[in-house]
Amino acid sequence: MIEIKELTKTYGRMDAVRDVTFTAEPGRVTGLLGMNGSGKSTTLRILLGLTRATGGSALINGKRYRDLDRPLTHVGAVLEQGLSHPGQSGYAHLVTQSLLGGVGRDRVGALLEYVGLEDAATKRTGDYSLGMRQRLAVATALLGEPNVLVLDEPANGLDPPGMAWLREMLRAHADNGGTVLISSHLLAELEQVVDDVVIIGQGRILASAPLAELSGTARLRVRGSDQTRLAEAYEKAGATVVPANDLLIVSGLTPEEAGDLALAVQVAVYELMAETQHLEDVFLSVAEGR
Ligand SMILES: Nc1ncnc2c1ncn2[C@@H]1O[C@H](COP(=O)(O)OP(=O)(O)OP(=O)(O)O)[C@@H](O)[C@H]1O
Repeated sequence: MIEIKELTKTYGRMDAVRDVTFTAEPGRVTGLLGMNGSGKSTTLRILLGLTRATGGSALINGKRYRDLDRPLTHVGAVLEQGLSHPGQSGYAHLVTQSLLGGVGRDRVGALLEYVGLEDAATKRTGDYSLGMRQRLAVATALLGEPNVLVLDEPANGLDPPGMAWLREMLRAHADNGGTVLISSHLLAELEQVVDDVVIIGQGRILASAPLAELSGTARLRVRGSDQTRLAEAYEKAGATVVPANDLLIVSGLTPEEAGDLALAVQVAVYELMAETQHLEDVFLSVAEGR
């Protein structure tokens, strides 16, 4: 569980983040979205004890990072810059990190396999591609079997199979009861994995809600055998109906309600489409609306 409360960080007279409050719950993947310079990295760096807050709190499993006993067993982090020594092999890097973190090195082999680096285990990390470095960073984050994962732009440099692998890994972690907080500007990618969305702009929270709630079913497009009868039935049920060519644009009904009402007035439905908003649209409308 991650709890960020009234977090503020000022640099001189500039607010990098101001009164940021949100939680990332166990069993869910929470996406932190924001444009460049909106305060995502600052929030994550404070959470991970790398930057000191000016005010407020950022807690992992109820504690500040620096108060955690063996932090690697609570939280694993993937930050923007990889932190491996270029002359070290992936295997040596993971062994070093497990020793530094006070966690057993017995998982190193299995983790290299899990992230798909078993064939590159003895290769210098300096010769790794960006995607391989990201995979190594994920393996490092998982060393202490933490229940909380924090990832800052982890999809950078990953190819499509790498992205799919990352999504599956994050989903599995959350489905096993873990907490995942991931920042990204790759909205289409994020949309496929997040349950909850936190949108940050100029250091302030602009929106925070489950993805399903934010993207909601905005409108339905319906075509039936008798549009007039259908429109009357929908309006009687409290919906707003606007005819557009051979379609009815309907707001205020679920697809199930629209189908059931059509059945009740004996109108055959030829087309019924729910228009959901993509995360990108949600993000733009929230970011521009303030
Ligand atoms: N050490 C620092 N000194 C001064 N200003 C800083 C420092 N770190 C961050 N900032 C400023 O704080 C604001 C938020 O930066 P932050 O890196 O958190 O944004 P971000 O959302 O992570 O951006 P990006 O997507 O580009 O990584 C920016 O205006 C940035 O210039």
